[in-house]
Amino acid sequence: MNLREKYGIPSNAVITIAGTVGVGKSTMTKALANALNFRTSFEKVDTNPYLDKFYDDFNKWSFHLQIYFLAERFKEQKRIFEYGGGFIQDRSIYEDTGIFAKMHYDQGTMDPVDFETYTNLFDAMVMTPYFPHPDLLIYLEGPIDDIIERIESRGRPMEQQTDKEYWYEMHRRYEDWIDNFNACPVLRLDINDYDLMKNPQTIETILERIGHFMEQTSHLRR
Ligand SMILES: Nc1ncnc2c1ncn2[C@@H]1O[C@H](COP(=O)(O)OP(=O)(O)O)[C@@H](O)[C@H]1O
Ligand SMILES: Nc1ncnc2c1ncn2[C@H]1C[C@H](O)[C@@H](COP(=O)(O)O)O1
Repeated sequence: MNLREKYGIPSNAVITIAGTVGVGKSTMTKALANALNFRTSFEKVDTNPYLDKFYDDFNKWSFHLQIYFLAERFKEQKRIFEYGGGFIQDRSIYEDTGIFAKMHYDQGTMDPVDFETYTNLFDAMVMTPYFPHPDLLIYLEGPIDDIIERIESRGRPMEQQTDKEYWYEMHRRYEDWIDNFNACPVLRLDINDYDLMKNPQTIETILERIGHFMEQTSHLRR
């Protein structure tokens, strides 16, 4: 029996990993996909044509970047649907609007008209009965100072050069956002309770929690 069967995780499950920049989403996505033999859907950072420019000048590039991310994530959503599930997704589409676009709008680095245009587009594409929500959102959380250390050591210059207050503000917003999130069931994992780098076999403890949680919430799914 494989690990997916052992922990009763459906072969067509779609699990999305959410959490602030640097918290460990990509690492978790790879580990879970590997353990479950699922496909992955990653955010492509290296080929994003706006990300560097955005970190250089938020005002100028906020709208372009959000439209780009929305298009990319929507294409990924279509791919996941076409395969019939069995995916681990690195970051949810909900964070684009609930965290990033809103934060830049509130801080004055996204024009109000652009924000409204973006929000209308997002709602028309995503907040409809036709949009398939994930079966589970795994929310990774932890102390912001530990997360900033991870951002520093990962070494993307655009992020290293960003004022730390940006990461503090984002972290605060994530805490409020997840407390009010209800588009699908949420399993919260504290990054101090597992260490996939030092101890890769802890993935099994996480699979056990996922299986148990999915069984308990099966009545809420599509
Ligand atoms: N358990 C861990 N302990 C220490 N470092 C970690 C751990 N998990 C991830 N990292 C490191 O933290 C950095 C950010 O992780 P990553 O998975 O890229 O985060 P995200 O996708 O959320 O931005 C990477 O350099 C990664 O190797
Ligand atoms: N919607 C977004 N708006 C602005 N910036 C974003 C958005 N989604 C992702 N990002 C940035 C944040 C990071 O610099 C990279 C990759 O995110 P990560 O959390 O490391 O996977 O893209």
